[in-house]
Amino acid sequence: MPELVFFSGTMDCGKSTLALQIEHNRSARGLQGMIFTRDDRAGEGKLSSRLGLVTDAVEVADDQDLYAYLVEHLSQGGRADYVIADEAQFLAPLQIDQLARVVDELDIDVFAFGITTDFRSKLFPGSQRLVELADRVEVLQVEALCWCGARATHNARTIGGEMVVEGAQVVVGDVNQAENVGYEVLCRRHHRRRMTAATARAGALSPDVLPIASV
Ligand SMILES: Nc1ncnc2c1ncn2[C@@H]1O[C@H](COP(=O)(O)OP(=O)(O)O)[C@@H](O)[C@H]1O
Ligand SMILES: Cc1cn([C@H]2C[C@H](O)[C@@H](COP(=O)(O)O)O2)c(=O)[nH]c1=O
Repeated sequence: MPELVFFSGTMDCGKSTLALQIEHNRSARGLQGMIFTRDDRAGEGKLSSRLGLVTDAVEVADDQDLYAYLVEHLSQGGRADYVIADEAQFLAPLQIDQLARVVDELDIDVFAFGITTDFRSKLFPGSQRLVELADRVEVLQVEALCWCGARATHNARTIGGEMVVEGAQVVVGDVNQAENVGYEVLCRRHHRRRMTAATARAGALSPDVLPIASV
């Protein structure tokens, strides 16, 4: 039975790597996939992983109908044995409905990959719709870690290492970007306390918290 599967997690937990592995294993067996993405850091029409692998993909536009695109592709003699949608948090809810329709009416598996919540720990509309519609939501096995060693469950946006809680929902970027706008994955406790690795380090070094030697 074909399925709509949502592989979700924080940033930097291996979602795109898994998407590329699924693509590799299936194409190695002669299957042909349709790969969608949107706003990948590597540029337009790319699905890339931090491990260095990259593949071409269809860049999804704002009001593109993904079901109609697949139907058109198939009716022109193209093949699509499965669909991969990376950066699925950036898709519109309607486009997630179209992916569900691909599963139900075209009998094609759809594997969607994306972060669930934004830097304010609010659901992306596309991810919300995926949680509502997916046959399965899978959490990735490899844990991304907070600086404290706990499992990272939240995404923080940082400027110069300082966490910010206001701004546009979508700002394409990467982890380990200390100087400019960047991202850092944190456990809930440290996300709530707005404590990034840099602020924790600064706190530890602050004279206020150093033991005072008695004279
Ligand atoms: N130099 C490295 N050596 C080994 N693994 C790495 C290296 N750089 C990144 N990774 C792995 O790649 C993961 C990020 O993969 P990626 O697919 O880009 O994540 P996502 O799509 O979830 O943001 C990291 O969690 C880590 O496990
Ligand atoms: C938290 C958060 C992230 N983004 C952007 C930053 C990246 O371009 C992608 C996530 O990509 P990854 O492959 O999962 O690392 O999303 C954003 O626009 N807004 C946010 O709040």
